[in-house]
Amino acid sequence: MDSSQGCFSRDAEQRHLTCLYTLLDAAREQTAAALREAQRQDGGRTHQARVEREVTAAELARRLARLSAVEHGLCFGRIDDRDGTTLHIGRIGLRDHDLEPLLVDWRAPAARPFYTATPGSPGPLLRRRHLYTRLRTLTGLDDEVFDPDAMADADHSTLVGEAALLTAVRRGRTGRMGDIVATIQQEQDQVIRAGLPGVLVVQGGPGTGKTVAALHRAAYLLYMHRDVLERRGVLVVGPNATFLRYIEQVLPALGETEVVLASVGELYPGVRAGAPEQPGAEVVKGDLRMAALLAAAVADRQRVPDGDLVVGLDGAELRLSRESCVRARDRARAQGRPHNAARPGFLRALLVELVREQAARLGRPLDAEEERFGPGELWGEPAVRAALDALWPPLTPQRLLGELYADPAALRRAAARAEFTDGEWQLLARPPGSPWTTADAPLLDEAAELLGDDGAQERARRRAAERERREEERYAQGVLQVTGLAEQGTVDAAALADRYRADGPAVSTAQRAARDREWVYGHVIVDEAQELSAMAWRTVMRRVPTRSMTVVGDLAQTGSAAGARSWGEMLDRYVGGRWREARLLVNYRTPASIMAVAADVLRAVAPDQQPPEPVRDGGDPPRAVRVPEDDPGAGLAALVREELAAIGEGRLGVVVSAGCREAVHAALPDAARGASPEALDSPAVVLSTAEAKGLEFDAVVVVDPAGILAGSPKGGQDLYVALTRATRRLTVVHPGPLPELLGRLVR
Ligand SMILES: Nc1ncnc2c1ncn2[C@@H]1O[C@H](COP(=O)(O)OP(=O)(O)OP(=O)(O)O)[C@@H](O)[C@H]1O
Repeated sequence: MDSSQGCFSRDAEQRHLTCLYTLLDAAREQTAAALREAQRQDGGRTHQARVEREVTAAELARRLARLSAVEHGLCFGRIDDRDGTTLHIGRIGLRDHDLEPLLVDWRAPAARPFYTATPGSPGPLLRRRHLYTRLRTLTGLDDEVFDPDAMADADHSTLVGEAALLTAVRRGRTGRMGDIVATIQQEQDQVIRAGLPGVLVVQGGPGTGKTVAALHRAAYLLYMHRDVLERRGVLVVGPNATFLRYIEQVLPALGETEVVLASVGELYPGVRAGAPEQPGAEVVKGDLRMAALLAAAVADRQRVPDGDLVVGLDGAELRLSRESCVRARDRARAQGRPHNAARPGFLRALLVELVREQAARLGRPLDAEEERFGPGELWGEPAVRAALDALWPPLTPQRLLGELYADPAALRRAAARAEFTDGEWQLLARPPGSPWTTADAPLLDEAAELLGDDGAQERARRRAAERERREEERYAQGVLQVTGLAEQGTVDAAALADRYRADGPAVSTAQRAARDREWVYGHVIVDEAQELSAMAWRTVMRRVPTRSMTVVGDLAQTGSAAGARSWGEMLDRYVGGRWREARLLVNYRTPASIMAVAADVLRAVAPDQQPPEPVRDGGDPPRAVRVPEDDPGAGLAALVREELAAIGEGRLGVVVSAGCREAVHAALPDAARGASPEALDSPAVVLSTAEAKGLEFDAVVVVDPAGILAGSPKGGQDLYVALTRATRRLTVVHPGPLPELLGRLVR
């Protein structure tokens, strides 16, 4: 309904909008000027002063980024109370020169009725208005007038701002998720504004807005609890890099820049794990028994010689009894410290013994000098070092795990202590130097806990950073000389070096957090959480000892055999049943006709799970197209062209079984491939069911449903995921007969 009634006519709304943009421009100009000033100062010569200047500049840059991100749709709504109060709702809050609020941030408590009023339960509202804008111009209004007298026979729809919602959900897709601040629904609002402490599980079917609500929750929590969360940051864990790319623009659009997005494969800093996994290995690697296996593998690296320890030195022989070695090892283990942290104690004990032994062999007592300096001197001998390192080597997680996978005998010993069967541990074996898979990342993290640090790694990192910094300053000094700027003295080499650094010093919370394995986040959001293995949960839980978490997922979509069958199975171990669950029941993505097909599949494979209720009627009837069994790519290029023409500017996804992937790539040489995040920019992309998880497309072509069903123990769930990616059109291409559970499709 387009209205021009009320104290704010269309013209008046446009004037208000213009006024808000003027305030926004002024705020941007002020911030930009302050930033220029901060960058102009060289920050002084001390490191401390330079860091302070960087921090100020980074904060101003973030503020400027926030102000830039709200340009589109700055103000999108207005609420009128029965007491005559009027508030405009927008992406940020703005006040005029008398500090009167002219725009209320969507996250502020005052904005809440905009998201909760329904015709049957309007609360204090007389009217809710949605404002549509293009650039800075008002293009339309949509009013819902709540009549308290008519409440008894009011429409009991639970949708909030139905017309605006339907306009939003029918929009063509761009390959990137957008924000929904203008049309958040009541059940989503409850999730977004739930309190910070504790674990909130958000369970909902495909397209119910779990991801988008979780991201709005991150923005809301940062707004309401900025003091805690700005320092500690928020971590969002997603299923893969493509998905993270798909959602990365939502938070900047919400004005938030202090969030770390990471897939499980990126949770161990410094490693980007994502290589293909050996079939079956994912389940073994995700099993909690892996913690015991790794502990056993570490203990196995703390050795004693079979007989006496003998080291040749300067033509002579140093000798230490096996008993002394056993005593030193047991004492070092008894400290209960991680392997690398306990190593110096072990080494020192052996070195002292070796010095004593040496003196005894010479038939004289140790003097004080020898007692004090002897161990250090011996440690300087390469032969001694090599002998002791072999007993208790310094280990990195990468070395421990890589060497373990490549050593079947060591694997067998460790696996036996953790009660794995031969069939299980043999799935872990692989050649040295193999790339890391996603399921390895939690194991590297576990290994890092067991190994700890003897301080040497941190010292080495600091030395490397200092070397790099000196190198940059030398280079900058050269540049200053060549350009003649050195004489003008407007900028010094240290300041110039800072500007050269590709990613700048790690001054933001997000940057520091992402680089630090032991960083403790203020809140963690796990999306597609049903896919996480028990070992991945251990890693995630380490990042958030306060257990302030939002866990978002759908048990009906679990594709990983190592994933969750119930939330309690994964969470009770950490919070002892103290997690609360919110359910999202409405599907905003998939039209009813497509959802009916997907619901048939769900009924067949997981009858205990409920499909969500689609908010959109109709849609083009989904169809099935048969192709020859021996040529699954036949006619696919023409079909994809036809579908692309039907959706215009939108995006198309081809979701394919593993068996047909090659044939589909050959048939569609121009389509992007799902494994790369850039693929989302392409009009058409070919994906596996795992890669398609969490994404959506205007048109979806599912190739080889029978192959998807048979492709894994969770094939039914995978097919359900594939069918529910479409926002407008669905075509199922089947080589051979159509599986019975898809009988509803038009052939
Ligand atoms: N209140 C809303 N207003 C407008 N669009 C919405 C709303 N809620 C959800 N959507 C849209 O519906 C689509 C599905 O949302 P989202 O991807 O968050 O669902 P999901 O529950 O995570 O789905 P899946 O389980 O399939 O990954 C997105 O395009 C999202 O923008």
